[in-house]
Amino acid sequence: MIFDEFAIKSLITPINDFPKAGVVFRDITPVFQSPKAFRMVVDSFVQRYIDSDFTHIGAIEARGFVLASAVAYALNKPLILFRKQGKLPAKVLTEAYDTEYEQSVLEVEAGCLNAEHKVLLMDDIIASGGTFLAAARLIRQMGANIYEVAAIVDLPELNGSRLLQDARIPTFTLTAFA
Ligand SMILES: O=P(O)(O)OC[C@H]1O[C@H](OP(=O)(O)OP(=O)(O)O)[C@H](O)[C@@H]1O
Ligand SMILES: Nc1ncnc2[nH]cnc12
Repeated sequence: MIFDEFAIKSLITPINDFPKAGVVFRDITPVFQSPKAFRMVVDSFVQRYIDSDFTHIGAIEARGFVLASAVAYALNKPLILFRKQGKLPAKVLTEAYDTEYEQSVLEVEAGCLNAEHKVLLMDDIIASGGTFLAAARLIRQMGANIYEVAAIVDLPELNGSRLLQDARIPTFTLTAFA
């Protein structure tokens, strides 16, 4: 399978001033709506990680769930959900964070990971990096390790991938909008 970056980028439409003025929203939804594109994206991650030794896949609500669950299924890995506040019934760990356009709070089940675990963390997009960094803090609170963070799209102008690099978190994306 060859990853057709141009085809995937053409599907990701820019929407100005959503969800608030000044934001150019890169809507990933058409990729999920196209079986061919979604398969190409999922297969690219599966190819990259087929022989990797991480123990878990972490999925970030909501768009990250779609991607990470398909990859976890294909690679037969346990899937850990990082959810917005108030959704998980278990005892949770909590981290507040800022994204490009809002403030939010991420939670994960307390004790679901430990120092023997290595997590591939997945989401659809890296913008300011606030979301991935919050999930990384939750993983580290449990003493677990981060194998890599992975997304379909990087928006390098928003500096998130740079902040992740500065935090020594390996980062991989299939494409970028400069
Ligand atoms: O790098 P950042 O600036 O943190 O932004 C990236 C995050 O923003 C979006 O989530 P959002 O919570 O807006 O929406 P979703 O629940 O639809 O995924 C996106 O899915 C990432 O999780
Ligand atoms: N510009 C953007 N497009 C899509 N998702 C985002 N999440 C944060 N910033 C975003």
